[in-house]
Amino acid sequence: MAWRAALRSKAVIPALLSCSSHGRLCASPTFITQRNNSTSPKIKVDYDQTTGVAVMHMQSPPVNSLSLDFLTELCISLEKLEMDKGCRGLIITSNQPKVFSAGLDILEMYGKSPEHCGEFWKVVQEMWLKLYGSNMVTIAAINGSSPAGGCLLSLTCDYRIMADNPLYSIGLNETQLGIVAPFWFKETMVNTVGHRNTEVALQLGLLYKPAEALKIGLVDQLVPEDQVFSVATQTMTKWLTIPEHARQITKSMMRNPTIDKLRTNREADIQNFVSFITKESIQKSLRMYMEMLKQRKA
Ligand SMILES: CCC/C=C/C(=O)SCCNC(=O)CCNC(=O)[C@H](O)C(C)(C)COP(=O)([O-])OP(=O)([O-])OC[C@H]1O[C@@H](n2cnc3c(N)ncnc32)[C@H](O)[C@@H]1OP(=O)([O-])[O-]
Repeated sequence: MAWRAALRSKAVIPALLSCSSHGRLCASPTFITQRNNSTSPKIKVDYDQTTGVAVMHMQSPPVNSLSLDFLTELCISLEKLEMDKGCRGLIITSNQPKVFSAGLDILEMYGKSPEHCGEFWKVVQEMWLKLYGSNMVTIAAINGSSPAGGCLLSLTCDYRIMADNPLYSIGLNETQLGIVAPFWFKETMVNTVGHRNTEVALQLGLLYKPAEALKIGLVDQLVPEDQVFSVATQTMTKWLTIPEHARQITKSMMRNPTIDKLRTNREADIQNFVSFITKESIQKSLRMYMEMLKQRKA
């Protein structure tokens, strides 16, 4: 598994890690993860040991698309934070202007071998399993557009705060690309906004403006753009006052049925994805969608 291999390798900067007196892995207040083949990290993590809150800044230009490398870094960072029992909260936000995340990197699914698509899908699953099942309180500070996989990323969090900017949108728009969100994308959405809203949203591939997203419960709160991060920090403080163990068990109780379904069907889910995405007709849809993106830009 790519992310595990990276974790075992020297990809994580060891000098930035230290061990606590309890023998637990402990991250220094600020650390970054880096892959050997990447000059600039795609994710920057600031971890404040005094508050027990880490902030994950996505910084992969231009649009924080979730590539294999990006997701591998994300999983490594998450694993490190999760192993540090002092880290109780995680805020995820973007350092890119106007975009939280553009979702899965389409180039990882277009013109690639079945083996590559399978490896990519495995790390997409891993990201979701780690975030949706995290023991930490997780808050998405959504400071830009967040389509498809970007929306999924935010849906894995416990709470979503979005910039009240009508230029931004959020939603699972997969059908607009001619592709199908798998059952665990769908269930994450159902668990958040209910069956009927999901049925309509997924079939039509709807992207919601912030006000509409708030109305259906896709996000929990809208705030002026320059306050997204400060409100996320205040919200985190509130969530961290709840007794840890009770909150974690409650979270597991709510989410484990969905998580277990993927855990027990991971290989079949990968096979489904690979045979679907490598179909000629689906590849054609992806190509047309990418051309549309380029034309829109021109
Ligand atoms: C079963 C599978 C489930 C799938 C789940 C998914 O997530 S599927 C994913 C579904 N995702 C979507 O449908 C989102 C598609 N993206 C968007 O709608 C917009 O990019 C935006 C609103 C995120 C930002 O608007 P903006 O005006 O700020 O930026 P811009 O539009 O000018 O783009 C800048 C450059 O980035 C490129 N690029 C963009 N996205 C992707 C990507 N995902 N990947 C790769 N590349 C991407 C874009 O082509 C352009 O490249 P160029 O020409 O410079 O070489």
